[in-house]
Amino acid sequence: MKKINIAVDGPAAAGKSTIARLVASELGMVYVDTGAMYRAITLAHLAQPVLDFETLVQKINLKIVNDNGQKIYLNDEDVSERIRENDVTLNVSYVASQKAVREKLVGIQQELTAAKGVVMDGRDIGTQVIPDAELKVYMIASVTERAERRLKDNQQRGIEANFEDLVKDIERRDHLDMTREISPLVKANDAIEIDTTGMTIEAVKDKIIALAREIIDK
Ligand SMILES: Nc1ncnc2c1ncn2[C@@H]1O[C@H](COP(=O)(O)OP(=O)(O)O)[C@@H](O)[C@H]1O
Ligand SMILES: Nc1ccn([C@@H]2O[C@H](COP(=O)(O)OP(=O)(O)O)[C@@H](O)[C@H]2O)c(=O)n1
Repeated sequence: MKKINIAVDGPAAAGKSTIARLVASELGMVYVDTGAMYRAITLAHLAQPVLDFETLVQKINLKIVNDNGQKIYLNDEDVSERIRENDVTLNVSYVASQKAVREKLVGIQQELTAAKGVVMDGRDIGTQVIPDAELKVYMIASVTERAERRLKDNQQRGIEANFEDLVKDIERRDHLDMTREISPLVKANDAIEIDTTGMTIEAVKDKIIALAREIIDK
């Protein structure tokens, strides 16, 4: 069986992590959520805002444990839940636009994908991190559907949220991510776009599994 990498990119709350985790589990691959890494560095920045980003990324210790899902540790503390809170979400696109931050994380992500067998989701995976990925998916959905999905997510996590603020945050973050200077969010030329608006999780997962199997079984 051929060993492949799958890159999943797209705007905020399109369902990338949910689908990438399920696809990895079904295909016996490793799942990596790169957004969590940018969120963890944002948390470190909020704790020490005076540090320049180059110093900050040298000082911190980031550990990712992948085991059907992902846990992320910042200086040995499990921050997997903490990084979903609003203060991190509000600042993450700014932190992710910093050169020192991107260089550090893209390096880690390329090490993780070097041996293949990884489903990785983010914003620049198909364009920068694994441009030679065997399968690239660009996942989108309407802003209102994405805000509704994130509202449910946040309610389940006990994070305060309302629909209007979520629409605004998603639009603001998408704009920042798509217009930043370094590695902006853009669909790779060879990515397959899937509009998940109105689709069930199962249907999106099955579609990607079918695309992956075509490549694996070739
Ligand atoms: N068709 C669908 N595809 C993906 N996620 C969906 C779908 N329908 C509902 N959801 C829900 O939407 C949310 C998407 O969040 P997430 O996977 O974190 O998105 P992203 O990683 O793109 O930010 C999850 O709570 C998921 O259960
Ligand atoms: N590969 C990546 C992944 C995330 N990011 C940044 O990290 C932020 C959070 O990513 P995420 O995947 O957790 O975002 P959600 O859509 O899940 O809220 C994004 O808005 C981007 O600013 C990035 O720049 N590059």
